[in-house]
Amino acid sequence: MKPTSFDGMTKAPHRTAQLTARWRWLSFGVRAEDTATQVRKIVQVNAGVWLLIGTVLIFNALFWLIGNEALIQSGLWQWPVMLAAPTVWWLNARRHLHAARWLMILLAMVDCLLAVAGGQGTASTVHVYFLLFAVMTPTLFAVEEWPATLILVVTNLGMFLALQFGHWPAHPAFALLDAHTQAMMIQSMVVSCVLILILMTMLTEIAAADNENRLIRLAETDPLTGLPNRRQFRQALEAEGSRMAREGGSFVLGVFDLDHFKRVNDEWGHDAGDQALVHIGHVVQGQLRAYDLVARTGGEEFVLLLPHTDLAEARLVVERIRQALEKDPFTYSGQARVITVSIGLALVSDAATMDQRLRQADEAMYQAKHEGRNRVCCAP
Ligand SMILES: Nc1nc2c(ncn2[C@@H]2O[C@H](COP(=O)(O)OP(=O)(O)OP(=O)(O)O)[C@@H](O)[C@H]2O)c(=O)[nH]1
Repeated sequence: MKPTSFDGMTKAPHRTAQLTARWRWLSFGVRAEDTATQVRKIVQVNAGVWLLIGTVLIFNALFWLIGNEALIQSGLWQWPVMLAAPTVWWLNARRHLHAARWLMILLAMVDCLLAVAGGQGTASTVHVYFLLFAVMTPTLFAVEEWPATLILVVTNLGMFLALQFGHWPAHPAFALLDAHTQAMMIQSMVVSCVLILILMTMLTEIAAADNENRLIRLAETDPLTGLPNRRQFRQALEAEGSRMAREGGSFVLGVFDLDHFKRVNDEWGHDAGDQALVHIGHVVQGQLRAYDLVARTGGEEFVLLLPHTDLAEARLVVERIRQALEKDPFTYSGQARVITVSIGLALVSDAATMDQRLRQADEAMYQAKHEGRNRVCCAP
């Protein structure tokens, strides 16, 4: 079996930067301090504007192709709303999020009414869009904004029912359309509503998955170094243990601790100490194979998980780490200082003894400290 790769799980990219990269055209107004739900709703409202503009443009093109006066007129009546729609982006960008949501829905409703009044009447069933708006409203507003949701859902349902049962006559030119084109118009209204609903649902799902991944990353990452934390290390250890129980072989656990780290803090300050920890994490990670794991489990204590490895191979890996640290001094405010580490290793060949071997790797690390630091010791 291919070893698990931990690559890519060790960085904690800034959330807004991540979002902006993915939703460049949908993230107007998103800020780093927003909650996951807020971000999703802002993105949805921004996407709603794109859909409104896109739908009006596509239908206008279709109406001109068909060349019917009633349809062309109803399409033209929608232009002012389409041109006003970017105001929603502007409101979001100015952080008037509540107003932006309201405007988005109201513009969509006015747009639909204009399509009805501008020539289609209820003959094309364009008023089915009011059902779509009723369904979408609860996803745009936060739970605590339920009065707005209630008002808009009831209004949109009411509009649909009123038009469905009240009937609004179409422009006389609509009757000139042959039966086939009239049927196509009705179908295209329903299909476009369903497509928009699918797109909005997918967007919601993608945003929810992004949020979930971000929360998992936060829960499993050390905020200072961006390395996996104790929780992720435990999960990887359990996974490696059960793999070994199934397939045999062995793996190696390592524990390492910075030498005389207190001096860095005392002489250069705590901030320098923090930067030193980041530096060490970076250098160590640069020496590991894709499927090895380094985690920060305590203040200045790190652990290594080296899958599919025996002690001889592990010694080579950690010796490489030790030498890399010697060659790459930590620099702070123009001063350089070599920071070394003491490393303890323990071979695990029986999954049942994993925790005991981890303790023994820790003891081996203390032995390395007692023997003079900047060295590797192996548990018997
Ligand atoms: N800057 C910073 N310092 C930390 C952090 N966690 C632990 N420390 C410091 O790490 C130092 C550990 O000191 P000691 O336990 O005496 O160990 P040491 O000086 O590294 O000496 P040996 O381990 O015996 O080589 C203390 O000064 C802690 O304040 C952290 O997150 N940031």
